[in-house]
Amino acid sequence: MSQVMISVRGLKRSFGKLEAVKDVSFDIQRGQVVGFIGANGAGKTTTMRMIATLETPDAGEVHICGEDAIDDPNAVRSKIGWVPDEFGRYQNMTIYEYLDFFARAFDYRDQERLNRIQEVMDFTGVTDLKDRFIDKLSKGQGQRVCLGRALLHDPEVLLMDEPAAGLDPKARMELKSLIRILAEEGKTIFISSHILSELSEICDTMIFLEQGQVLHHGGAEELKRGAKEGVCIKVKVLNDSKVLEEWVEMNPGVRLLDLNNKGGRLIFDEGSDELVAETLKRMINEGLQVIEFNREEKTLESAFVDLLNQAEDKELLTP
Ligand SMILES: Nc1ncnc2c1ncn2[C@@H]1O[C@H](COP(=O)(O)OP(=O)(O)OP(=O)(O)O)[C@@H](O)[C@H]1O
Repeated sequence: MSQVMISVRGLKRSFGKLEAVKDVSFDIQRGQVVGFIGANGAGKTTTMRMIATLETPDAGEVHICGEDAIDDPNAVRSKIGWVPDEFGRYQNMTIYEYLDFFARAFDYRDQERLNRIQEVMDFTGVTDLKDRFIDKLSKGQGQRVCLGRALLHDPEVLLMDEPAAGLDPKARMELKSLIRILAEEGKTIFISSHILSELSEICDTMIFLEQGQVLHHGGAEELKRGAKEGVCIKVKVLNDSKVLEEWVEMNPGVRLLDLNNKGGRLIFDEGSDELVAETLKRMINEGLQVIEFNREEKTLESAFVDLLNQAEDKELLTP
């Protein structure tokens, strides 16, 4: 049975005149891995800090596993693991001492504490590093220790703010595989990033935030389908490419991008296969000497840019 683990309703937060989070609402079901995507300054960290009980909203509600984050933050804190983008790297403290400190704070005692620390060190792959000082760790090692700390009390919900930022490709792969294992265990994972491709393959669903507002909440494929520019066909012609430009001007519903002396990209506003086939056939029948057609998959990034443009056209985004 589905269960809402994170429920956010009408969340708002301003800093002076700046409305960092304008009116954000969404529900996240148990076991979902959710990508929280947005440009720098879109309001991701502010939203996540409100979910993590670190920031008080000006308006709105947050519930985690049914617990009210504003009325009962302690109940929420026991359900969440918070992985900030940068964690406090105390001096002269080893990884083991760091995890031991937090395990004691979570009231693990005696053998149970030793066992729990060992479990998270093994899981995050830092057992061999346990005597290293945490202020001397690399970005990736530090990130693993931070994840280990967040997992000590076995939270149901994991909130990770830009966990992949600054990691090399290998560390990123390792992080993704840890996230996958946690998701298979049934944890609900909410991860922010400003890099779309970083999250698309591990997330079940994505929430796009722009200027403190949710622009899209759904899967990657849904986003691509919903994008306005349905199909892009790269065309090379033998004629002078000016002929291609003139032909496009006479054909509504098709636009030309990236024109060069060999051709360009045809963008179909409505991208049904029938329309594409009919248009390409007409193009040849009307005298264009086509030497190559190449259908290009819409990338998630360009789908997102379309979404932004559509929102701006509809004036959904307020300045
Ligand atoms: N404590 C604060 N005081 C004043 N302004 C703040 C504060 N925290 C955030 N802001 C502003 O609120 C806006 C949203 O910031 P936030 O950190 O939530 O964005 P973000 O999407 O996480 O960005 P990034 O990807 O760069 O971390 C930004 O314009 C930021 O400068």
